Amino acid sequence: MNTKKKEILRIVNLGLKVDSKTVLQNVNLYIQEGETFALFGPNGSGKSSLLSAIVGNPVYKITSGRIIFKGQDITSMTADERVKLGMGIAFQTPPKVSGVKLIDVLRHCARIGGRSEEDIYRYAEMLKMDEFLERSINYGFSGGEVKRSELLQLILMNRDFLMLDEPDSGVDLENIDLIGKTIRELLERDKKEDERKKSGLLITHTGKILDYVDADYGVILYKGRVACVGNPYDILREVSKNGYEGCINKCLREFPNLNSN
Ligand SMILES: Nc1ncnc2c1ncn2[C@@H]1O[C@H](COP(=O)(O)OP(=O)(O)OP(=O)(O)O)[C@@H](O)[C@H]1O
Repeated sequence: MNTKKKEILRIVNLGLKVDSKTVLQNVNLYIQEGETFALFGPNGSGKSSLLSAIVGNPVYKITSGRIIFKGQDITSMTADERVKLGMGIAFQTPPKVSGVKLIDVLRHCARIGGRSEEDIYRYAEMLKMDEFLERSINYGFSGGEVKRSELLQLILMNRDFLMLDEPDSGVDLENIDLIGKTIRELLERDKKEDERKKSGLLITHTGKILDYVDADYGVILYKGRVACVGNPYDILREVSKNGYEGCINKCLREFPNLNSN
């Protein structure tokens, strides 16, 4: 039996600028089919910028390196082309658009994902968003409602590489259960390891989402660089105890060649 996993995402020596500010330097990341990564790091360390670069937001200018997705160099591709290849993203703070109803955006997502009108209503009910369908997207939505709306769009898009930017922030205790279990299912975490086809990259500060989604690896971004890769639960514990620098120093003692390419 061939047990070799397929490569999903390979980021090689990525450098990134926004305006004239360098936000990422020499970032390397390798994700295989079925794997879920948790991305940690202090505020402003470049986590959301990395996700924006992967999905092809043109505001973020790639200054060096390459992004390979499912074996194809996507560094110069548009966001639409990348989504067609199979990636999807739930943003931390998506735009509010007056006059564009949530249902219209969901129909667009469902077309991308080959989902039916019936699916839209079924998943909207599941995520308790059925009463929001006729409202302008994100307009006056609470923090938790924005998260459920983003997740609903992601489900309907039916992609196989999912990026979620802080899906657990600002979510109350009841809704974190709903969101956590939904993401767990989306990333097929209940399937056997070698049967999982979905891969993920989740940004989290508190690690709350990791009570539901048993990520395979944790990565710390620090000052725009990958500073530590390891067990996500060990990283969380170490950061809580000794802060980011303490955790990174420990990681470097254990893996002194982490940043040599
Ligand atoms: N569109 C933008 N315009 C100007 N500066 C930006 C933009 N996006 C990101 N930055 C800057 O890039 C740096 C990294 O920001 P980013 O949002 O990626 O950090 P983060 O690690 O996701 O932070 P947080 O945990 O606070 O969400 C910050 O200094 C931020 O101010």
